[in-house]
Amino acid sequence: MNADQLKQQAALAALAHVEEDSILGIGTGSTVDLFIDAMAAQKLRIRGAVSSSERSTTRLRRHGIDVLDLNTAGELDLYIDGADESDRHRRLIKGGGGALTREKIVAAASRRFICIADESKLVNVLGKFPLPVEVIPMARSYVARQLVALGGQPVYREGFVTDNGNQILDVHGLSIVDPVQMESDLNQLAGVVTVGLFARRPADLVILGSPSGVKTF
Ligand SMILES: O=C[C@H](O)[C@H](O)[C@H](O)COP(=O)(O)O
Repeated sequence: MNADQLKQQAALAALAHVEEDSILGIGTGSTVDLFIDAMAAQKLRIRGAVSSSERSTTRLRRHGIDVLDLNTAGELDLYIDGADESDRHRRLIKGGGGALTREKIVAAASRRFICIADESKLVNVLGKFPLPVEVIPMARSYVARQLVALGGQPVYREGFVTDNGNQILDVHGLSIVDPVQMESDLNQLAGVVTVGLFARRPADLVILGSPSGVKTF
């Protein structure tokens, strides 16, 4: 099975958790794209979705799914999103597609967070995937120096601008043994908008597609 088939497997398994007439939070990425398409194909009736990116908004609308403003939607029933890495405690690295800030907001505003991915995303220690950090543009070099002092090697994601008009530093070389502490520490740096670590609010359930079937934890 190829990676897309494994992602598809996880996306389909997540559909079973969607309740009729609920309001969903929708993440971003290739796995979420498959989830949106599967939800539309199965004609699941939901009240609407709060989207974490322009990319997902376009896809939801193309399927005729109502995209709601988080300010009026209130607390969301369920958030579905992919990840770049997950450890066994369901702590995640996200932001490979640059949507981390809105993803973190929508995850925080949701009662339940289900992460869908293929099994290659499961790691023992987070940090092999470069950690995305969204920064206010004028703070980029300052934040980069602080990240070096903390032992990372930040790389500017050149030519990329987030949906919020900010920039991304991808931090290589981190072995994130205490993700909760690192998320707090990096959040404190002036100029950091969002750190792509989802450890203080981990997923409630991770669904992984694998050649031997779906794995959940
Ligand atoms: O900013 C992007 C998101 O955090 C994605 O959830 C993450 O990059 C995983 O994407 P994919 O499902 O394409 O592997």
